[in-house]
Amino acid sequence: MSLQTPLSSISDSNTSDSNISEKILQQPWTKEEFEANLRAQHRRYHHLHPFHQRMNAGQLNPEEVRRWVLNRFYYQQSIPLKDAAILSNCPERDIRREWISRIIDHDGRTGSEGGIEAWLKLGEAVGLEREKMLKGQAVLPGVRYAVDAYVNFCRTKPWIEAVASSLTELFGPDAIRDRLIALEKHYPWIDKAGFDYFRVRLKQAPQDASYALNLVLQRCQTVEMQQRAVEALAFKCDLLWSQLEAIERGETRPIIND
Ligand SMILES: O=C(O)c1cc(C(=O)O)c2c(n1)C(=O)C(=O)c1cc(C(=O)O)[nH]c1-2
Repeated sequence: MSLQTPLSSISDSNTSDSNISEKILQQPWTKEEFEANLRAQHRRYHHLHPFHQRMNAGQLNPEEVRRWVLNRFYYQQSIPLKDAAILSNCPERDIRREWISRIIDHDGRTGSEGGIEAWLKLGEAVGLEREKMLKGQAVLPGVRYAVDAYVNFCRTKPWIEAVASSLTELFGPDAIRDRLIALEKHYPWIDKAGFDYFRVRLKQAPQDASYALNLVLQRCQTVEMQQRAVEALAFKCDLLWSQLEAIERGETRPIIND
């Protein structure tokens, strides 16, 4: 099924009578069509990026693996910030009660240290220093811009659109499963204890994705809202893609000794 009229053609249109009646007449997608349009964004997902494909084929050298882990840490650290932004924009207590668990999944609690700590362990397993990751000075500008755009999106857009942007997690588990197999097979120099992050994510992501999908399907009742949800997901796919573009290219800035 193809996507119906893109949102831009509605919002950019002038206000002639025919355009207005066209807008009024446009029926919302059925739940099934809406879900199919969301899931169709899989074709933009970052599992198709050449850098991930080379990773899965065992073709990355240790420096490239370290560059990926160090830069992706900036994404990992930013996830609780964007989830806190969603919480702060959502006036519904029931939803906040569910959503808050995402922050705890990443930030952890005493005795259950969470995803950020697990990613730091992955960093140590590939030979990165914890302090260097936490300082974040080596994060590439393209990665910083892409990830900050996600946090900013979730701060400034209606909360349901921010929820829709999290739906890349529908596609995440398959990609993470393939990556885990590839890392264990092709990168024997990495201590396997470092891969715990991915194992935990394989349990959390399907639950997160299912909750967010049902919410988006239920709350986006007009065609405009449905289209904005699909656009939010496309935006998120572009951000993940841009992140990998920057990581693949690597450091190109001049060396500044200050
Ligand atoms: O490794 C990946 O490919 C990958 C992708 C994504 C994603 O699709 O956004 C997430 C994660 N990992 C992840 O670990 C994670 O915690 C996560 C949270 C979110 C989100 O948008 O709320 N996406 C992702």
